[in-house]
Amino acid sequence: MLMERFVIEGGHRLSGTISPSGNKNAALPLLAATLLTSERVVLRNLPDIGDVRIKLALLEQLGVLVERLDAHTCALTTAATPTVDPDVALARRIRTSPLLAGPLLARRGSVTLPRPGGDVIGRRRLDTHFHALTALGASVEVTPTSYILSADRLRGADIFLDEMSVTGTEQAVMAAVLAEGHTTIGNAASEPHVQDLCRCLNQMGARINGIGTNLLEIEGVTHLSGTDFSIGPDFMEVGSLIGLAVVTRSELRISGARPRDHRMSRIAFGRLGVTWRDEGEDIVVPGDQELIVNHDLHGAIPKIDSAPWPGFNPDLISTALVVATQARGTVLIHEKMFESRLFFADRLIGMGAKIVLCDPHRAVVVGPSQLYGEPEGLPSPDIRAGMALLTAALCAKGKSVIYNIGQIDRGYERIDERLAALGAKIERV
Ligand SMILES: CC(=O)N[C@H]1[C@@H](OP(=O)(O)OP(=O)(O)OC[C@H]2O[C@@H](n3ccc(=O)[nH]c3=O)[C@H](O)[C@@H]2O)O[C@H](CO)[C@@H](O)[C@@H]1O
Ligand SMILES: C=C(OP(=O)(O)O)C(=O)O
Repeated sequence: MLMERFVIEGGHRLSGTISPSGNKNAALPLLAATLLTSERVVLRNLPDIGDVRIKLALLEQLGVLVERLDAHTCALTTAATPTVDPDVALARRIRTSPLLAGPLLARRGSVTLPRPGGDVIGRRRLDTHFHALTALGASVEVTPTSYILSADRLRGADIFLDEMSVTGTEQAVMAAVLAEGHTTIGNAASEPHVQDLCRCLNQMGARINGIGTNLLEIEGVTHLSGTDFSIGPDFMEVGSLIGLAVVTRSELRISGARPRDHRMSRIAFGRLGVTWRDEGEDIVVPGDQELIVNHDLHGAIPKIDSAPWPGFNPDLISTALVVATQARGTVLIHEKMFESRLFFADRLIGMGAKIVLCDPHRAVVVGPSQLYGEPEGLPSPDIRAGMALLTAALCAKGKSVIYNIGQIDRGYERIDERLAALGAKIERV
């Protein structure tokens, strides 16, 4: 079967208004959280993307009644306790399948899960998840291909995570809300998606304090109810769109972008001379920005580096790398968290960018460079690098082909149609 590709004619400006989808990384744990109650949970603003479809299929296979109320709203009811384990083939396709562990342990006391999939962007440890579950009373057997978990009952505990893992924190929270007694989660991640999960759980009757901080206090309850929850905008998509606007010199309004989520992105992109203005809940990126790298004091080379929230999100590093190719000056891009995320720099170098990939974590970019299209084809290695290559292709002179676009579709909803509506020359073939 011939896989779909994007064919892009670069060098055209875009204009208009675009709304970000709901946050993928909130939707995926929230779908798992619906297993924590036998009542009906309505999730709104669900992005209609590959990963969400796989997660919904996994839930249906577990016996969850999934009602699709509209393209972005689902009602989920897990009336009876699931009797089967998650399907291995489906669970292997996404990063967040291990998040079924906490809820299934709470609900049925045991679960076996395969090693998950997700982006291949470096080693993706799950140790934090299992340290937390063990602290709450679960026993975990790790085999070369699976995790076998069981717990007679979960008991609250004082947990200090070994790193601020996003999904590790979500796992600990979902296991703790129904555990007996009090749980403290120190060194917790606090990204907007972690906050959304906690807020939704509180709407369901959980008692989580410290949302948005690195110290979560949870008082276990015996029962969670149904609820109706709307997922927040995807700040990673908003960051990608900001990058896309500036490198195509386009004025774009990103509506409902929730500017308060972009304070660190403003600092990081600001080092490349990027600006935007906030208008209520919208972000307006002006056209024709002159991108000049802002030196550190004494003319030192500035850096853009990733860190757990509220640091600069690693999912935006790929976009920052492309934007840096268009800014006058020298900058260091330092992806501190994942070790394979910068390898797509080779493709940008092939398109004309001046980048020295110093090691798997660091790239020095000297800009600006005229980028040229790559008609022979650019493979999309992961969600964000795929979107970054698409961004580079829209900025470049001439035609580019991007293949393996299932990666992009995993995280960005109908991105071709939505960008074409803004004037981008992009076709799915
Ligand atoms: C489904 C989902 O939500 N996926 C996101 C989630 O993945 P995920 O939850 O898998 O990522 P983690 O937060 O566990 O860790 C990401 C990487 O950063 C490293 N690390 C993490 C914390 C820390 O304090 N120091 C450190 O170096 C880890 O070792 C790992 O290599 O969070 C990542 C980090 O924001 C994002 O890129 C992913 O898009
Ligand atoms: C790494 C990402 O996704 P996942 O964790 O689902 O692989 C991402 O969203 O950039």
